[in-house]
Amino acid sequence: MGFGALYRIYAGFVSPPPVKKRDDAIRFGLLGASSIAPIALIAPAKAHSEVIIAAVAARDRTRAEAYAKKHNIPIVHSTYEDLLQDPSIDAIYIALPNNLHYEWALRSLRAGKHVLLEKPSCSNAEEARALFTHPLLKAPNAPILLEAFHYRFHPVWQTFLARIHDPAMGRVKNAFVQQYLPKGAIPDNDIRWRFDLAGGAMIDFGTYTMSCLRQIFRQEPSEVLEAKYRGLMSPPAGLVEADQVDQAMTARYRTADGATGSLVADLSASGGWPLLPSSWTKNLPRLGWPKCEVALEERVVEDSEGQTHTVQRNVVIWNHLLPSIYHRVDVEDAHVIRRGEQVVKTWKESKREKAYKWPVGDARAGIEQEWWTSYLYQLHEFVNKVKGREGSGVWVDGEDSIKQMEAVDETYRKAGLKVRPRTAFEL
Ligand SMILES: NC(=O)C1=CN([C@@H]2O[C@H](COP(=O)(O)OP(=O)(O)OC[C@H]3O[C@@H](n4cnc5c(N)ncnc54)[C@H](OP(=O)(O)O)[C@@H]3O)[C@@H](O)[C@H]2O)C=CC1
Ligand SMILES: O=C1OC[C@@H](O)[C@H](O)[C@H]1O
Repeated sequence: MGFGALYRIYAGFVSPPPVKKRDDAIRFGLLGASSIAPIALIAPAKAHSEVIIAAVAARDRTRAEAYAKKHNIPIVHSTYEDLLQDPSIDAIYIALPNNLHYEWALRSLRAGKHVLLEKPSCSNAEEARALFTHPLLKAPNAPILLEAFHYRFHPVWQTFLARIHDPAMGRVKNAFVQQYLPKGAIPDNDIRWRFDLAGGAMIDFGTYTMSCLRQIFRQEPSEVLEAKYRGLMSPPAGLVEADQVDQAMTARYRTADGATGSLVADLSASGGWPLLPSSWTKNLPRLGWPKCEVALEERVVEDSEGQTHTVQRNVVIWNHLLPSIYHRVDVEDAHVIRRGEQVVKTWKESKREKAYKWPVGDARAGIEQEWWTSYLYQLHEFVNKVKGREGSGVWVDGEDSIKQMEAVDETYRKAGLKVRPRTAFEL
């Protein structure tokens, strides 16, 4: 990793250059003193002239006060509901355990606040349907609700999609998405290991892999061909339905038009070290970039005078999850010229692409910088939507979020695990 990456980490995550705030900036309140908010919203907000992190509420006021002091948040509320009733707050960031997303998103919308809702949007598809089709979202001047699939907003993800959905190329034939967190990264008492909090690898980390596959396919997987999970090795005593919690999930899918795809999402990965025997490394934490690999169908590009020219494209994106640190898109086009059945000539064209910003001349290019994190790109689009501006066109709509949860639920069913339970809250 070079100096460029170090600078992008520093400017994007550690100390974004502060900007002067506008008078009409959107004032955010945070529900919960969560671990992810500093990365996903507090740091990006520093660099956005139209966002102010104005308030936080935690279950324990002392904890909220300490968090507010650390992150320079001016207002502290003693309860989540108090924060929602604060008229000075325009938008709510929900980074609560997954089982609370549905309830607090609805409560926030009822209070007239815009909502940036962490992924997964809900515990299951039933909740997602009830949330994203709720009358509160259909009223005139309804608040904005966004499931925070931040990686989709980064230019490199859009570049990757453009390479695989290139009209000059064949359709998607096969895709593979992998994401590993090294063993030991998630503590034993984490919300991700709690079935009652809608935890588990598939609904947490796996929701990204599923979202990637769905965008690669540009359609829903019509069938889960196989889903296998690895359960918790030694669940801490007292965990409710610990046998329903997946530490890792691998699954295979097929679409209606015959494309296939698979995913691996592992929250506690070990082994798999290159060059060393697996017996040496099987208990060591596994490191590895998140990546998506896509193979397109071979396509005839020219057919004349008894000769056919075909091209078959493979594309890999490295590190779709935290692309501002480092990423790469590898595109390889394999060309073949045939006369009848006979191969006359073959060659390959390869390129490696980066897209920390929108390309020069692209209508989406503007004030963005190379160090912008996917979270900052996402925040810009959220603000654009709230302010009624066109923006980059990247968005995650409610129908998408519902379909996403349906695919997660189906994967759990196929694996023989319970769909995460619906909460009792109604509105
Ligand atoms: N976009 C991204 O990159 C990431 C998204 N996430 C998502 O964000 C959400 C929060 O994750 P993360 O920040 O890692 O989690 P944390 O455990 O750090 O934060 C969760 C917050 O939820 C509150 N909470 C309310 N009820 C409970 C409860 N019963 N048990 C535990 N906490 C409770 C706590 O707030 P209080 O302060 O009030 O006690 C806590 O601060 C998850 O939905 C996760 O999927 C997580 C990591 C990365
Ligand atoms: O980005 C992420 O990385 C780690 C996961 O457990 C987390 O929930 C996810 O959002």
